[in-house]
Parts: sequence; C-alpha cells; structure tokens
Amino acid sequence: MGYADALGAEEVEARLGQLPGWEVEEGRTLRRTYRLPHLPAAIFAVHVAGIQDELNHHSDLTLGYDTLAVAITTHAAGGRLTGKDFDLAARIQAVAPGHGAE
Ligand SMILES: C[C@H](O)[C@H](O)[C@H]1CNC2=NC(N)=NC(=O)C2=N1
Repeated sequence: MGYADALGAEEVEARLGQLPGWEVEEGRTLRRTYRLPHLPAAIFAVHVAGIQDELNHHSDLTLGYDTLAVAITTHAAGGRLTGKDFDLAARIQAVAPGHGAE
C-alpha cells in the first residue's frame, strides 16, 4: 500500500485516537476548529501554511476573528483520508499550543 492510498476505517479510527479535538466527517475529511483567545489566529494560519508547503500537503483553512478551522483530505486519493492527512494534522497539533490555540 502506498503512502497516499486511502486508509481503511480501522486505521482512520486508530489514527484519530492520537489527535484529541479532531473529528472525521463522513469518513473523508479530518477537521478541527481551533480557538485563539489571546494571540492572532492569522499568525497561526501562516505557520500552518508553511508546514503545508514543507510537507507538500494542504488543508482548507478558514480564518475567523479568533478561530482557525482546518479541514484536511487527500485530493489525489479522490477526497479520501490518507496517512498524509494525519501527518499534517499531527504537525499542526504540535505547534498549536505555542500559538495559544485550543
Ligand atoms: C503536485 C502536488 O504534489 C499535489 O498537487 C499535492 C499538493 N497538495 C495536496 N494536498 C492535498 N490535501 N491533497 C493532494 O492531493 C495534494 N496534492
């Protein structure tokens, strides 16, 4: 199985278990909305954008007044979930506390 092949339901659940606060929508999209009450959400968005370019894997980001909503799927897998989606989410999750994102 290649790295960008769609994951099975069991593997999706296992990997989701490592990402508190994230949810899977319709088995196809990995989502989390962060709230940033103290620091600018836009700075967090720029940091996320840099990680995405480094990984060459990109989410849809929605910037709000004090929120950043992240939605991740793999277009090359027909909009299904792959290991790349979970790896990106884990990288975002790792830097979120430094931005006061909760
Ligand atoms: C050519 C380049 O590798 C592709 O377009 C990449 C870029 N970022 C991507 N991001 C996501 N989420 N899915 C993709 O299939 C994808 N493909």
